[in-house]
Amino acid sequence: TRISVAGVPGPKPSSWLLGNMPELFGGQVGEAEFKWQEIYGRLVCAFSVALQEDRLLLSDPKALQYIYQTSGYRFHKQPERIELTRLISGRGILWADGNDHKRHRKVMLPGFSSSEVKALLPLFFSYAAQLGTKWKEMIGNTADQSVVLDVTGWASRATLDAIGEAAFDYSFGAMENADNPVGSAYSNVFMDTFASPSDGSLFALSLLQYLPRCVREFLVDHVPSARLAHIRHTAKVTTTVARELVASKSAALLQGKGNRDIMSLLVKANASEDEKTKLNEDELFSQMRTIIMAGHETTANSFSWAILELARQPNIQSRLRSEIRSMERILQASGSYEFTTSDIDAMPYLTAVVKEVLRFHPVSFNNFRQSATDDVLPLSRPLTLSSGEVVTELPVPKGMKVIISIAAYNRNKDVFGPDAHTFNPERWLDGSMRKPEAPVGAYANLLTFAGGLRTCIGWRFAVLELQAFLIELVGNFEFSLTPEAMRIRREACIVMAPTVVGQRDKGTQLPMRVSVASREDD
Ligand code: HEM
Repeated sequence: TRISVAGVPGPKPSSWLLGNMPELFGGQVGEAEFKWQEIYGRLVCAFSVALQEDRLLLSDPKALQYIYQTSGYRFHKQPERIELTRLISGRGILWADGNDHKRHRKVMLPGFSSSEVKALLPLFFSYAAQLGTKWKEMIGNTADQSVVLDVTGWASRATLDAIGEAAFDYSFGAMENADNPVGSAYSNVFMDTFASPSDGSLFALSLLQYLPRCVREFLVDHVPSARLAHIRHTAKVTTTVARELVASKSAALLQGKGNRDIMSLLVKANASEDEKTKLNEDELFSQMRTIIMAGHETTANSFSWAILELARQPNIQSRLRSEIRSMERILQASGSYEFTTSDIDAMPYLTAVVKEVLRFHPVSFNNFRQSATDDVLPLSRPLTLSSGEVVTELPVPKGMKVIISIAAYNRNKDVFGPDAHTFNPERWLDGSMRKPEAPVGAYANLLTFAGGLRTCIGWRFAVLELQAFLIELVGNFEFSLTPEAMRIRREACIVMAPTVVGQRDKGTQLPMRVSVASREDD
């Protein structure tokens, strides 16, 4: 039987077999969502998928607050999508639902508290500085004292090493060796697996929901598939590294008392006798894989989008650099050379740029959920159904699948203003923004880190790492566009990554011209 929300406005299916899926999943991030929401209603619309089944596309703050927070776990993750999550990071926190999810979260939360994350600031600066040293060497070897380099590739190596040391006190060696096993296993894995899905793979993914879980798992793990080969290899490599790390460190960590670093928390949970906080061995390795993946691809891509926007608007880049340098001078005058989190909090323009990057380019751009029971979604704005009836609540049947568009939520003109589709850090400083009626997000009223019970556990980590990388690298380098960087696509491959139009075979890349920023004006 088809599950339907007949009457909710939305685009006509473009194909009987695939509905609107090719348009939604084949374009750049946000392309279809922004268009549909402009035409059919900015916050809620319906579209169709395989075999004409309805889906809701949501960015309504009240509905999302209900789904993420008020409903508890009544809007769980979709079964076919959960298989992809299992493939990426195993049966860890991103995969688990209900009480299992509570248990995973309880184990990990202490490692991501404000004080734990603040203590990582020197580590973030040290990896950003290592990146800067490499870039200076490359620039020094050129005749015109500038170099074109792939910002995403370099950022990914630096953030991989940073998460290795921060979470596991372990060096993946990515900065020194581009061919290190974990970095190589991750390189372009999301592009190879998820970018530009063929009609066949979209259809196959939709059919997975009709199969029993054991059959779904078997197919995802074993069906011959060129698309899945890379991600299966990545799973093997990262599980092996996780296993080796646990074998070499757990005895010492178990003896350490009171440690709140992530590796100690996980190892202790594995040894725990308490069912409410125990992780079995498979969950332990999955959790480590989740942290490695979520902890580096996301921030590396966010940093890349920041650099692209700063190169597109050199006035914003110069203003940010001026703020960084004047804070450096204040620190030097007081005899200090290291930024603290209070110094960073006292940098309004940096904060505005970071918020705007996270708003405009949310690297995790949509979430997939499904109602476990018949339910009613509250709405922020009245919705006119095709019958002409106007509703302020939307009944949804059991099993209704929704796509939460994080990208569209962050472009809500009611909240961010009429220029929500423009990159403009000024909006965070001039007091022009309104609060959403029902705040959902953990940071700056953005949905970038999702919300409610499943808010990104690493959001403080991500924001601070991004700030440190921008201070160190924008403070010291000037970034300008190359001809390729003028043709960047927001590639939709689970994590939104930059690719160059016409060079998709090269995978994710952000080729930028980089030179040492002059200090003459200081
Ligand atoms: C800009 C960077 C980041 C963005 C945009 C981001 C975004 C998100 C989003 C949207 C979710 C919800 C996913 C879902 O429910 O399906 C999530 C969950 C998660 N993130 Fe992040 N993330 C970022 C950085 C990080 C970092 C640095 C870490 C760890 C060091 C991390 C660890 C996690 C974990 C463990 C979860 C699962 C939380 C749960 O299900 O309870 N993330 N993230």
